[in-house]
Amino acid sequence: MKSTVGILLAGGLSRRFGSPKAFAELAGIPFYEHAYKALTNVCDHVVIISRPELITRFPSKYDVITDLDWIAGQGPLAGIFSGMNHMQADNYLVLPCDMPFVGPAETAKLLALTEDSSDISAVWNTTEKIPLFSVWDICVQEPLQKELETGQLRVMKFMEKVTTQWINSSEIHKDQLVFRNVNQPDD
Ligand SMILES: Nc1nc2c(ncn2[C@@H]2O[C@H](COP(=O)(O)OP(=O)(O)OP(=O)(O)O)[C@@H](O)[C@H]2O)c(=O)[nH]1
Repeated sequence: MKSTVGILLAGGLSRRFGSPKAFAELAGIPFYEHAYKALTNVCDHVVIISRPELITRFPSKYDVITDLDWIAGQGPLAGIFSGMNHMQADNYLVLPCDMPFVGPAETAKLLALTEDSSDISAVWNTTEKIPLFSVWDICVQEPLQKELETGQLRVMKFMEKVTTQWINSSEIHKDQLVFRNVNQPDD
């Protein structure tokens, strides 16, 4: 049985949203808690990767870290690599804090659909690719480090360089609204 660590991305600046998205609420529950719940059922451990000024806002029961110094604040790839570096696992289930409608059933489905032969398995729907709701095999840690060392920070560009499996979102949930990404307060 493979070990899976959940990487909860919560280190963005939330410029478009106007306040840290991790602590925005849906049905009275902070976004990060929705994401944590979606990950914790299917992962052996979950790590939250956030910003230095935010980490004290998370309850102490959570494992909260910041990006590694040399890539701090450099985007989601930096957060994913920092999470991989924090804890060894066979693969990593990545979920951003701004997809609060994704629940445990969806993360379980994504893991079940992940092919062993792929380096990254991510979700797409008819209008867009959703690279951050994805499973990353430990084998990408080294190429990802090299990528970050060159200053290449774009997630999609990295995904094109490795073997990426694209899973149709309708195989995970029929309602596309589940995959909504909250960027603005009125999203
Ligand atoms: N750990 C970490 N996470 C990040 C970083 N940048 C973005 N994220 C996370 O990646 C996900 C997608 O981020 P975006 O929506 O593209 O960026 P954002 O900073 O949250 O929002 P904007 O400032 O409006 O672009 C969110 O869960 C962010 O919290 C970073 O530098 N480090």
